[in-house]
Amino acid sequence: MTAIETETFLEYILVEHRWIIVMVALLPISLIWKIWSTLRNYVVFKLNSAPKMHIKKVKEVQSQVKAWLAGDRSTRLCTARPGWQAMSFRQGIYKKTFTNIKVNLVDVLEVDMENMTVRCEPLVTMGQLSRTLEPLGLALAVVPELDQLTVGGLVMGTGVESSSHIYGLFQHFCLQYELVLADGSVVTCSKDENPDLFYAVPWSYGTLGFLTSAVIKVVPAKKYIRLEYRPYNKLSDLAHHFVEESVKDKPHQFIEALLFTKNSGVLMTGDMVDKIGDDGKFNPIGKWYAEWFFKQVERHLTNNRTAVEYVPLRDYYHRHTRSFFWELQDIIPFGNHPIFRYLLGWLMPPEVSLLKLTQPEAVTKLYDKAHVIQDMLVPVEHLEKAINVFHDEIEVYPIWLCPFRVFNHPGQLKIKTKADSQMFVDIGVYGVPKAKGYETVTSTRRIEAFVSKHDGFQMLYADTYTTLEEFRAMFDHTLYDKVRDSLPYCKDAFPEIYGKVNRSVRK
Ligand SMILES: Cc1cc2nc3c(=O)[nH]c(=O)nc-3n(C[C@H](O)[C@H](O)[C@H](O)COP(=O)(O)OP(=O)(O)OC[C@H]3O[C@@H](n4cnc5c(N)ncnc54)[C@H](O)[C@@H]3O)c2cc1C
Ligand SMILES: NC(=O)C1=CN([C@@H]2O[C@H](COP(=O)(O)OP(=O)(O)OC[C@H]3O[C@@H](n4cnc5c(N)ncnc54)[C@H](OP(=O)(O)O)[C@@H]3O)[C@@H](O)[C@H]2O)C=CC1
Ligand SMILES: CC(C)=CCC[C@@H](C)[C@H]1CC[C@H]2C3=C(CC[C@]12C)[C@@]1(C)CC[C@H](O)C[C@@H]1CC3
Repeated sequence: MTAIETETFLEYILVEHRWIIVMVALLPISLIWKIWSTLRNYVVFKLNSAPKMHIKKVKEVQSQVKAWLAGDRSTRLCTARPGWQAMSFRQGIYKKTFTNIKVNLVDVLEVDMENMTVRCEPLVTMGQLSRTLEPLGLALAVVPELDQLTVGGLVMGTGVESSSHIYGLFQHFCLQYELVLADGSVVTCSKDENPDLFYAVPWSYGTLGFLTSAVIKVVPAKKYIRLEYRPYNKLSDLAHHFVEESVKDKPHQFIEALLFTKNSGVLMTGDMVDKIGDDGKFNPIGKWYAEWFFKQVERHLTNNRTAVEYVPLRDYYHRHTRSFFWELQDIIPFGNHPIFRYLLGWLMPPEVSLLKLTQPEAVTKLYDKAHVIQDMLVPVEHLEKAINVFHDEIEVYPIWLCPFRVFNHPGQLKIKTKADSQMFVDIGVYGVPKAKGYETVTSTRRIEAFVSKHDGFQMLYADTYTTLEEFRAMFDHTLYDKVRDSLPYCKDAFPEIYGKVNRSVRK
């Protein structure tokens, strides 16, 4: 075999049989990583050192910013969290050229049972938080999937899940932020204190300052979710019931839908309950041997009748984590096979960060060419039209549908109504496009134009192909620009949002 033939062969194995690397190396390393981080969190809590250490850790962030301030300020600032650890497919190229500020704040600081809030440092993950809150009978108002999403990333970006039709996006139930600004000062902001900064932080992608803690609203939690599955075989029927359920006066606590073809899908509505009723069976969907959730949902479509199940609370919150929605089937095609699940299911899923770290160039190229990872947010009345456009342009199934409320707050998400909120739907498209004529840039740009024209938004963890002008038309920069103008050194320290999320600064 020549060197070229060996390289081609290796590339073929890495692309077509990535599961070999994942099983032999990534799953065992992921397990070690999980054990280490669980032990570390446990020790920190037992020593009760986290709250006391917070002020010292914030001072360390301040002193790094002040050191930059005292220098020639020829570079800009970003967090030192490596791109491969972040929960998006891409990595920021700017991490290599900007001054990296270490914001290693990983702890849950305080659970305030009286005011129903939790104060967290930015690297606290959703998995860690739901584990901490559950024994107290509490939960975040919205728990964004996946487990490894961080408070910092969700505050600076956004978070959405199946209770967002009631509570809104992650920013809507955050009550206070503590930030280190570009002049090295520490400020707190809330709707009453520094409100401009408070409303400009969400969707700012770390371009106003470094988040060091956030106070987040929690809600009472019960042990189970009573989950009702309703299959539909006509898009207009599904869309009609989806909208009806989302906007009604007393909605179910959780709503989502999965579309399996353009005309068929399952609408799921859920409510917290303390006891398992006799109208459905108990289904611990988070157990290592359980079938992947989206596959279970698909069965309700095949059965074609309404069904009820009782699901443990945390299993529900993290229902799409074990299969990364349906993305893991491309990496481990037999991952949902009963033999695999019973023997090795407990090792799943591999860490997203390790998958990113070990991703071969050939896989990146393949994903660039023929893989979509996008969440488009459109006013819910355009749902049916949007699905038709997505079908024509991309044709990827399943599609995730999640209703959410955007409150009429100042900031980057401006809604076109005088009412105090507007209902949107997140259309999540993850997979290999089957539409004829699909071409990554032109097809995505057409979808982006559709979303913008219909007063929608694009989630920025995904690839955006908009120009700066188009981006500024999608997101209202009025308050954001005002805040950047008013904060000392802010424009020297941080680029605009577009400067951190556009396709050319990510690889
Ligand atoms: C700051 C804080 C204050 C709390 N106050 C109370 C209280 O007043 N009364 C009460 O009854 N319970 C309180 N709890 C929750 C209670 O301690 C939980 O039952 C606890 O997390 C379970 O501990 P465990 O020994 O079973 O560990 P595990 O069950 O292994 O821990 C649960 C998980 O919680 C996370 N976790 C726990 N502590 C921390 C931490 N300090 N930093 C980061 N992650 C962490 C970790 O991810 C860990 O894996 C509090 C928890 C925290 C974090
Ligand atoms: N269910 C959901 O809602 C899902 C949401 N997502 C998206 O994933 C992203 C979150 O992923 P995650 O890995 O947690 O975050 P990332 O590390 O991807 O961070 C996202 C952005 O927030 C900035 N940021 C993070 N922490 C801080 C901080 N302490 N101070 C200042 N800026 C900060 C980062 O800045 P920098 O570049 O300087 O590091 C980056 O620009 C969000 O964009 C979210 O919308 C993804 C999947 C599901
Ligand atoms: C619910 C919302 C709003 C978004 C869900 C997005 C996820 C489906 C993606 C977020 C990060 C993505 C990554 C991958 C698949 C899709 C996501 C989980 C990979 C695992 C795909 C394979 C690559 O080699 C690594 C990717 C890491 C990020």
